[in-house]
Amino acid sequence: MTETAREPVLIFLFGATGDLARRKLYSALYRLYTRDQEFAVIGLARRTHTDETYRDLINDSLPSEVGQRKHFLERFYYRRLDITRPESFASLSTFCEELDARYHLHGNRIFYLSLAPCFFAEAAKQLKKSGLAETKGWKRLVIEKPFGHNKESSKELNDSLLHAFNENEIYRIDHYLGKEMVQNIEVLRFANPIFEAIWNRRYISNVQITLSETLGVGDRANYYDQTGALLDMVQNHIMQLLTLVAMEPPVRLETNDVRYEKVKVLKAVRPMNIHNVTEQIVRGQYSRGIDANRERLRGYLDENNIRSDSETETFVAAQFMIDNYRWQGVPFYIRTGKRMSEKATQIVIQFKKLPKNPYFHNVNHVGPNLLVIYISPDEGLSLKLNVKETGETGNTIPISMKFRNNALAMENMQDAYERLIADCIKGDSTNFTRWDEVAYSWEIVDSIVDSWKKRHVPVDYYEAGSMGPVSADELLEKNGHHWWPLMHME
Ligand SMILES: NC(=O)C1=CN([C@@H]2O[C@H](COP(=O)(O)OP(=O)(O)OC[C@H]3O[C@@H](n4cnc5c(N)ncnc54)[C@H](OP(=O)(O)O)[C@@H]3O)[C@@H](O)[C@H]2O)C=CC1
Ligand SMILES: O=C1O[C@H](COP(=O)(O)O)[C@@H](O)[C@H](O)[C@H]1O
Repeated sequence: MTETAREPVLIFLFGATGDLARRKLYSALYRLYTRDQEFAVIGLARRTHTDETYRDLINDSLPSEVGQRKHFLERFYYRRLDITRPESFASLSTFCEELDARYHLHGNRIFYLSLAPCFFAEAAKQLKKSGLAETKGWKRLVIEKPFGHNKESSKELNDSLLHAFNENEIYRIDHYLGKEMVQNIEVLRFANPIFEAIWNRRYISNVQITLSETLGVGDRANYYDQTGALLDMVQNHIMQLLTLVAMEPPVRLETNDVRYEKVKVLKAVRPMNIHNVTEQIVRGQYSRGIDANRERLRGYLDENNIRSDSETETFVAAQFMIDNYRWQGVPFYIRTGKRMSEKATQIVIQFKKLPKNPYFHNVNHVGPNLLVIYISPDEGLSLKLNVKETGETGNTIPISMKFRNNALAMENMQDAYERLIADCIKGDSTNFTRWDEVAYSWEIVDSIVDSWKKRHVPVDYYEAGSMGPVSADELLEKNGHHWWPLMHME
């Protein structure tokens, strides 16, 4: 990962009026602008906008405290474009050359596809056909998730992208890889000899990865009901977190060395089959419930635009096993869901217990050491240890050693999308997923989907505002484990 300069660039933002652009991308671009990144943006979508009304839309999506808006907004231009109408691409050539010259962008281009996945292949095809992907500078394609809906479709998509872009020009974005504490996992593991030595089956009992959300499907019902939690969160974000926790140290911190190690983990994840799928995976769907403020919450089937007989899972809990020397016998438990009691992303590494030691008076109080990686909303680490209670009780008490990332200078904090767009501008694709990572993680997920279909696995209901169905607890209890309650830095 060599640090290279961030050159000026023209960004073609497909899906400029969409939810992701408004909620995440404009504020990420604003922060890049405040860090002296030179760019201009052509926003593209079907609905009618002038440059002015488009800038109003961007302005409305920026947080209220943002200053210096005028000069920032002036870099944004809007053009109507319908992916299904190739002629709309042709008219962009002259305009982008004009912007190249006006802002001295050297022909560098990023094509950011913030579009429904059904348009990815066609967009890439039209970029090539129209000549927009031919440029005197560099070109990069940022492609949102989901990348296909199974291995076969993802391969077809990948093949079609490769007609217009080389693998090293394709940036498959997974915004979790841009999160500060996700990027910290490698450093924590490989820069600390104490962890390096014990990060294996001899000392680790189990790993628990939780990505819980309080939101329901919101206005993404059409997408979500066809997708479900397994494809929406497990195939990408959770598999990426699992690989970072489990991978071997890369030989160098070069892009392909890191990706190579991640692929090895994915290859070693034991696939599911009709025999183990019900033992190792739980699918859930939220029913009515109440939130933390005792407000009533709708069930999934009562949500707008959801089929009343939908069997789509809004929750998944699973036990993955990694068949390599380091991790043999260590369960990696994962869970993710909508409408859970709390929004949190955290990883708990539970270390093995000591053998019984009569030397301690109160041996029952000796809990396992836990390393907690807080990814969001808290950012930090805690290490739970056992110490002697002050005084003469002879008791052992748990304490927590903490590092809180949020406490560091806020002006240095970057958001995931900002960090990843900056990486893309620098040409650093380490924190984007390579094609073989995507393919292997689809293999794992395909094995689950196929087994669910063959066994007709129904959803287990959980109350909205809870931490998932009872079956998710039973999944761990079978192994003598339990989910650690979500922890907080306070
Ligand atoms: N929203 C989120 O939180 C996240 C989204 N993503 C991914 O980001 C991508 C975008 O998602 P999101 O913003 O939510 O989707 P939206 O449906 O909100 O936005 C889609 C955008 O595409 C445009 N569009 C639709 N049809 C066409 C067409 N035929 N030609 C050109 N433009 C078109 C729409 O504008 P118009 O109607 O004017 O054409 C709109 O700007 C998806 O791949 C999604 O999976 C990933 C992570 C999180
Ligand atoms: O990719 C997605 O992620 C979000 C959750 O992201 P986070 O950064 O807020 O944790 C999820 O809501 C969405 O369904 C999914 O598509």
